[in-house]
Amino acid sequence: MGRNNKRGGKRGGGGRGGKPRDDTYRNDPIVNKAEMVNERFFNYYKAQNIIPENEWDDMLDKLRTPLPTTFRVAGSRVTAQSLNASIRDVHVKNLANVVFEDQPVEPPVQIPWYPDGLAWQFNVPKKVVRKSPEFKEFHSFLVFETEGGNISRQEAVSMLPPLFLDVEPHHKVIDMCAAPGSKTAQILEALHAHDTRTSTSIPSGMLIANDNDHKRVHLLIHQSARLPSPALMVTNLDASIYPHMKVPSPKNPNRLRPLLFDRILCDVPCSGDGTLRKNVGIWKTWQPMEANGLHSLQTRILTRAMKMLAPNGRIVYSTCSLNPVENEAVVAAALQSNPEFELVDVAHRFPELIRRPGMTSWKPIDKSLTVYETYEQFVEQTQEQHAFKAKLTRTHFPPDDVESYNLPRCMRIYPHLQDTGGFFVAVIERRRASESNTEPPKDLKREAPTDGEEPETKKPRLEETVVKAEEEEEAEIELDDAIEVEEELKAEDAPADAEVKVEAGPKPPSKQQQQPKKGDPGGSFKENPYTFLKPDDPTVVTCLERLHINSNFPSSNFLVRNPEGEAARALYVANDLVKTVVQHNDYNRIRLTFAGTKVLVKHEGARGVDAQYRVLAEAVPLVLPYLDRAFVLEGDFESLRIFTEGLYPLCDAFPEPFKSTGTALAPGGHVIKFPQGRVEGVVLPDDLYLPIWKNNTSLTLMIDKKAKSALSMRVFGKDITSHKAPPVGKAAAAEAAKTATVLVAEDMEQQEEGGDADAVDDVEMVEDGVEDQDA
Ligand SMILES: C[S@@+](CC[C@H](N)C(=O)[O-])C[C@H]1O[C@@H](n2cnc3c(N)ncnc32)[C@H](O)[C@@H]1O
Repeated sequence: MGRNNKRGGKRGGGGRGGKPRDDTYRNDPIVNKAEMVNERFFNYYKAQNIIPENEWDDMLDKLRTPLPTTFRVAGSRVTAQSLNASIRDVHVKNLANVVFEDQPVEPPVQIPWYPDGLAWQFNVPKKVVRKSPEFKEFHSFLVFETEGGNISRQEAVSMLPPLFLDVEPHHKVIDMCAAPGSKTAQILEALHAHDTRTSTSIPSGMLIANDNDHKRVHLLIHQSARLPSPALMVTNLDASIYPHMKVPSPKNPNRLRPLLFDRILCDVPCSGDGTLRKNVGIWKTWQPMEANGLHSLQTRILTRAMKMLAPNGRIVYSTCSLNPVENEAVVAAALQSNPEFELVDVAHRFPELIRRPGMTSWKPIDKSLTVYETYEQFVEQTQEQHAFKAKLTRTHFPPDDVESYNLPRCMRIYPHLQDTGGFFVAVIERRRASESNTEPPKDLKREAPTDGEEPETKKPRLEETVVKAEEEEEAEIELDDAIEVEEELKAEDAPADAEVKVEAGPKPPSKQQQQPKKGDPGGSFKENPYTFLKPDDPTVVTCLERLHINSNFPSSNFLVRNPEGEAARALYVANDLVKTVVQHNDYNRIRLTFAGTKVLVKHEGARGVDAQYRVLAEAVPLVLPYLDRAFVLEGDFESLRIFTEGLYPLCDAFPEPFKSTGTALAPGGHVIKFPQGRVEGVVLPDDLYLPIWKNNTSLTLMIDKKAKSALSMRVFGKDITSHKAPPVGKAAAAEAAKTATVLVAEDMEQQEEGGDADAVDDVEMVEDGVEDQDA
């Protein structure tokens, strides 16, 4: 269970947040189709009337059938539409006439409700795609493009919460239960939803991805490296008591105020019975106490999110559970204690998405499988049986004033509606001033304490501000914040004036603080400090100059992660907001696991201090708008082929004019452009920018071998990469081998950053892990 195993979902049998589970139906060691029965499950959901009686068999049929394979093209990439076109023109065509087990197979189709046709469904189970020769090429495509960050293999319903979140590049977003990170990736894409060829590649907003499971946080960090973002921070905290991050007040930068979020995703740990189609173990283990036990944690996470929401902000609450105790009951409980919030009617959004309204009546059951109509009945009947062991509280039941919460505005997705998993989504916002006819909540009614920015008498009282216009909402929130800050600091026993003093920067954790405390989210917390380099730091100056990165690049946002705080192996970049947050919060309270993104890396063995760093392949789109284009090399199809085939081809191996360009090139890191085009069956749908390294006599494409294979598949239609060195002279071979070693070392380093070597060693396993854990 969530609270016990720190993962938030049950393990082995089902639940989200646990280890990947076996999802195979063929030769399944745990469950075969005939065993997909569970009387407790049937009786419980029949008693809830979750669907009309005449749909029950359809739903069960679907629940007993493997999920189709689904994936989406990463939306913010310049390549998204061209990759989508290549799926349509190449893969759909290739799969049009495939016969599998004597049956013709329908090729992949676009998921109708997903924007711009960027999500796909292939009605063949993932395991079959992986193992059957008929689908080998398509499977390789999926694996390589996933590794390259161009597609995300994600279950269809799991794509929904970020869509309803409506993230824009300037938003401050927090994903409260984020690991392993498929929705985090979608949110990041939305933050970066601009064309990096023509505008800045750095969004002004930010995303904090949080999870209380240390290991899963590291898996998330690894996954998010596929979409490197200077707007990303990762924390490892309990979402139900998430501390307020502090930022300088816009009115007075010498004072701190809590960071409020425009968008909050609560994709909470849940019992996960909506994932029965892939987590077949749930058939054996399902029992109602799973959901009953998670209800309180889920409610606390949602309630905490409400405290952190900015005016006009939006929360999306989601689970992959069918159980109203984890869904409508949680939403109703949170709305009841926070009446300034309401459910938003999103019925008009994504009209092709078939959904059912949220429920307004349900009947919880306890361990004895007794169905209770009301809380009072439960208390009465269980008084003599140690009721508290049964763990049902009043909020497990529909509230008396259930009609006032608009619960039908919640969305229920059932497997048989459009061949998906089961899912629940609710969109919550603050009531608009004009609609607000409720009493302000108790805590807002209190006199607001002085925050030092203006005299108490001048401050609007909160009751009054509820009905005022938008600019006044800002004031309301500041008062609200002041209350929160005060409460937090009191709780921390801080001196009364501590809240308003801007700290010089984050304090590194003391040894004692690094020790895990009782109740900590797990794992030890031994992160290196985050140190921003000065823009005139000699390494920064040399790098920018040598790599021809112009002065618009935020050179004061370079960040290093080592105890000495010096430029070493890697330079990270954060955007202004992330920098501000990092600098004004302190590691004693906040387990900050990652911030910004790695952009420049030191090329070990490089000659001369002025040629030591190069742009990391993944960071090229980020740096591109700031590169002096006069220094971007231009390649052609033939040179791309030579780069792709060989490990470190000699300059002489390239045809002219690239041969001369390469030979004349100064040793060190460079960026090369391969212009879009089509030659003799070779297709480059978009301009391609890649980093290369020049040794004395050879050139190397600085991308890892999986990315190189993906590139090869995409451009040349097959994997033409070779890992063998060409026959060259001794000295050149030794020199070039150094570069190859660097690439291998970097592959390994990236894996270490992921913190989960097993997961990274096997691409398939990582993906499968993500899919399995995700709804
Ligand atoms: C359903 S999964 C999240 C899936 C994720 N949003 C995605 O799309 O990849 C729920 C997550 O909640 C985390 N979790 C459980 N209890 C938590 C808590 N108290 N605070 C923060 N995260 C928690 C689990 O570790 C798990 O990773």
